[in-house]
Amino acid sequence: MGMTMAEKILARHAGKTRVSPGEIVMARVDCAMMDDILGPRVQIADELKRLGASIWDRQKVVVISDHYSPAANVKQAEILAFTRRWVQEVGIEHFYEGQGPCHQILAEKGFSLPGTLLVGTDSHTCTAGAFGCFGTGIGSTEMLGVLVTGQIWLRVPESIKINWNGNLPEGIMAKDVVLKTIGDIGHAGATYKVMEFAGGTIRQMPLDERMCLTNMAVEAGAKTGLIEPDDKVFDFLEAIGRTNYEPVFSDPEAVYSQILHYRAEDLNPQVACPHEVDNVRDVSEAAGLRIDQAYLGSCTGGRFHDLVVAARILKERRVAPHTRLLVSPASRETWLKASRSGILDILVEAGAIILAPGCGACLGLHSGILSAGERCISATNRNFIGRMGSKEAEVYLASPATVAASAVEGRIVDPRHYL
Ligand SMILES: CC(C)[C@H](C(=O)O)[C@@H](O)C(=O)O
Ligand code: SF4
Repeated sequence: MGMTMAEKILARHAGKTRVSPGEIVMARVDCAMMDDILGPRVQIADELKRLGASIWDRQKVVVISDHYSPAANVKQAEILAFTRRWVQEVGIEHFYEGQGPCHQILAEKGFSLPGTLLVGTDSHTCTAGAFGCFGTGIGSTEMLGVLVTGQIWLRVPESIKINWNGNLPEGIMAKDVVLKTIGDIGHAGATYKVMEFAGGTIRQMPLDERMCLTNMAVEAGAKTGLIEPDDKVFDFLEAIGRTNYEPVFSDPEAVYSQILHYRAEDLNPQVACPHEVDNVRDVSEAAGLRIDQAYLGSCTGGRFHDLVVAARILKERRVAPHTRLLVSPASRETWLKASRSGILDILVEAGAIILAPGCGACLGLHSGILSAGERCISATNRNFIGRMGSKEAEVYLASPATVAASAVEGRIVDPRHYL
C-alpha cells in the first residue's frame, strides 16, 4: 500500500520505512522556529537555564520577531529587547526582526525545504507546506522539548486530498480557492489531518499563491497543508542557494481519508463573513456592504503577487473617500520588489497607507486597529470577534483582488468588474 507525502516525511524523520495514520512516532526536527510572541520570552529561556540544558543544534533554530515589531508600546519593546538579548546570549545566528511575518521569512530565507520537518511556535507554520515541507505549529512547552532533544512526538495524521483542476478565471485567486474549500469542509473539517492540495489549478499557481493555500490549512483544523514540490519550488530554492534537500511525493496508490474534486471554472470570488473563517459566501451575497477599512498584508495576503493584482485594479483609480486602504508588504524583500517595480507608487497614488512589514494589523496588535461598528475587508486569514480591534467591529476575509476592488468602491464588490 502506498504512502502520502506526509506519511513519507514522518517515516523518514522517525527512522522507519513506513508509518500509518494514528501511529505515534518520535520524529527528528530539521528546523525549529520561534516567534517573539510565543518564543523565548514564554518561559523557554528561563526553563533552559533552570534545567541547565543547552540547545541541541543552534544552526537548526530560527528566531523571528514579527508580532510585536516594530514595538507599539513599552511592553512590546521589552519583549523585543529580551528576544534580541536571548539570541545573542545563546548564539542563535538565524535571527530576524522587522522583516515581516515569520512564515514569509522562513520561505524567503530557504528554511521551508521539501521533505523536511519544520516546527514553529505559530499556528500558520503550515505555510511551509507550499514547498513540500511538513510544517506545523507547536506550543512553547513542546518547543522547549524540541530545543533540548531535537525531536518531537507526533501522531501520524490522515490526509485529505483536495484536487483543483482547470483554469482560474480572471479575478479569482488562491484565497478564493482555499476559502471555498474551508467553507465546504468547515473550520474543524480537517482536524488533525493533512490538507494535500493537488491538480492542474495548483500547478499553475505561482509560489506566492500556493503559500496562501497551505497557510490557511490550520483554519480548517489541519495539522498541516502540503503541495507536492515541482520545478517552481526547485528553481526558487536553487536561486537562493538551497539545494540540500530530498523531496518526497505521494504514491499513486496512497490512501486518503477523503478526496475532494473542484473545477476552477466554477469558482466565484469568495468572502468569509464574520465571525468564522468557514462562514463563506459567494461575494454576491455580501456585495454592497459598506467597508471602512481594507487591508492587504500578513503571511496570507501581503506577498508581491498580491500587491501586483491589487495594483492592476487600483491603477489610475482612488480609494473611496470614507475608506482606509492599509498595505503591509509581507517582507522587506516584498517591499523592495514592489517599490522598484512601481507597484507601491500605484498603491500610494490610489490612497493606500503603507505599513511596515509585520503581523501588525492582522491581529490588531499595533496598527490598523478597528473601532466599534467598523467593517474591514481583509486579505488575512482570521475574522474572529476582536481579531483586528474592537469586539464590535466586523472582519470579512477575501482575496487581494476583492479587497482592492472593495477599497475603490467603499463597499464589498466583485473584483471581476475591475479587470
Ligand atoms: C499569536 C500567535 C500565537 C497566533 C498563531 O499562532 O496563529 C497568531 O500568529 C495568529 O495569527 O493568530
Ligand atoms: S496570521 Fe497574522 S498574526 Fe499570525 S503569523 Fe500571520 S501575519 Fe502574523
